[in-house]
Amino acid sequence: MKRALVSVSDKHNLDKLARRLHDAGVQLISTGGSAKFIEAQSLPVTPVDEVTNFPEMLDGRVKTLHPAIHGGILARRGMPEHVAKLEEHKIDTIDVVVVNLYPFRATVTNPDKTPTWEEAVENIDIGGPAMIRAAAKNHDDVLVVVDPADYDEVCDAIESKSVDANLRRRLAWKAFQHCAAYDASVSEWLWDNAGFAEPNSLPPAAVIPVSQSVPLRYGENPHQPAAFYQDDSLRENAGGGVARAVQHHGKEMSYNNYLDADAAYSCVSDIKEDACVIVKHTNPCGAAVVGANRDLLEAYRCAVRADHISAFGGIVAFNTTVDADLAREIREFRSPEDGETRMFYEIVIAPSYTPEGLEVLKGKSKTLRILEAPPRDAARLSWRQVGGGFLAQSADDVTGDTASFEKAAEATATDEQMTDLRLAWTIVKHVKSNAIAVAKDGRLLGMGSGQPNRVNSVRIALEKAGDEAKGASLASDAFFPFSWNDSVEKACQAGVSVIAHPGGSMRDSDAVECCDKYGVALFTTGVRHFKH
Ligand SMILES: NC(=O)c1ncn([C@@H]2O[C@H](COP(=O)(O)O)[C@@H](O)[C@H]2O)c1NC=O
Repeated sequence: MKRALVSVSDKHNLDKLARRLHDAGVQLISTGGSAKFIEAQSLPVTPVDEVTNFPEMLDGRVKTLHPAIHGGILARRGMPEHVAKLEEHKIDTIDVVVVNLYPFRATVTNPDKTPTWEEAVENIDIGGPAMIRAAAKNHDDVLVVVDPADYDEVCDAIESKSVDANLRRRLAWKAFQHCAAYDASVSEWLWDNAGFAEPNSLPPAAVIPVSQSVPLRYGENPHQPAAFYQDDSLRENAGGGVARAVQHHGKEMSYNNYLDADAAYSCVSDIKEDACVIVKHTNPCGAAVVGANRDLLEAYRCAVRADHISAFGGIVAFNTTVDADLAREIREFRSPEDGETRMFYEIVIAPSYTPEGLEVLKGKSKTLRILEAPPRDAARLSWRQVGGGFLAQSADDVTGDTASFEKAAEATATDEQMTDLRLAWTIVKHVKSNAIAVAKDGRLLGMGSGQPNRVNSVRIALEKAGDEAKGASLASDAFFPFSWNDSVEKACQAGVSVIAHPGGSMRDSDAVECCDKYGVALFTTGVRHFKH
């Protein structure tokens, strides 16, 4: 290892790297800012323009784009013709390339300053990727280092003269990954900002950079290897949710924990009032909001009581701060089943905890995962994998508070019943289809999820609601294909006072007539909430 070219925007740990390379007898060549930094460590460094015999120009757009650099990187040392060509043009080989790129992503996602178009464009690195790609291609002869986290390992290998093919190829892989993620950000930014694409239109092609942030013990089942990958696209930068959660306590997160925590947090984030939602296997089985006669402690209790059997082992989510009183309640609350067994949960997730609240909650059990997550941003593109491809759609951003409810039958609903209907509508959006949610007094009474026929979902939801269904509001994620002696009539017979569905069935009029017969208020939203 004779010569190293160092050109880095992120100067983190550059002092240590430069010193170790120098001490190992490696000559340092460097671009403007990096050279200055190395010089300031009192280390010898050759400016790149002395190698190229050409000044850096065009405001840094051309610094290293020169045959003296790229020839030195790309020449194959084992090929006599390549070696002869270098000699003919008096070019020296470059054996180590240490480059990281202009901070394009940080520039365009800076929350404090939106860059001008020119500022963003000037942060698109050209010379850096060219060198990274050249060095990565010629990895048999050149070490390419793009991540300061690799400096120590690379220096160790150089010092002990143990640079092997494995290290070279691993670094080359990382280098191309680095460039690919970088280009993905640039193209995403152009699509969103260049003005040629319709707002919210779907791009005809996409590259989504992801990085493994958590290795998981296994996937849905123990025989499936798995990992959690964080979405590094620009749109996700401020997206919040479980990927950005801090885990304060408890056992490591599992694959299913991520799915369930995301489901619970998405649902509770959609509720306007302070609320608690409990999820089991991605479906909300309990929910309640804070109201005139109910504080957050009571909302939590109501959410458990909605279906305490399902809540046991579930995920408890809040859209507001968990304080010490609430934490104590979560820690001590006994199962309504026997009044003795303390409720057990996999996860508690909330946007914040008071310091005391966090300490109290930690005392619940060693295993309880306590997550603090920034609120979930619903206005995203969602992707889903199917065999051979991905389905993309804009996220379902309609909730009970934004949907409009058109009166479709004679009976009217009270303000309270309409509030409950809105809550049921928000919750039903998060329940697997066919989905039915029944709510009263600001709490979920029962839900039916994932049944291949709607009437069974209605039956299950009403069964859970029991006698309390009387006067309740019921939401259906999609229209009722049948009403008489079917979903609508069963709801009416159970005493439900208000029903909402999207409408659009051939037999919508049956639903109206049925509700009129029982004096039940019926509303259509024109919006459907299938969740498959
Ligand atoms: N134009 C070039 O020839 C060129 N060569 C290297 N760079 C970049 O310049 C940056 C380092 O600059 P400096 O050493 O001046 O701080 C690195 O991020 C590197 O990727 C270049 N800049 C951008 O394209």
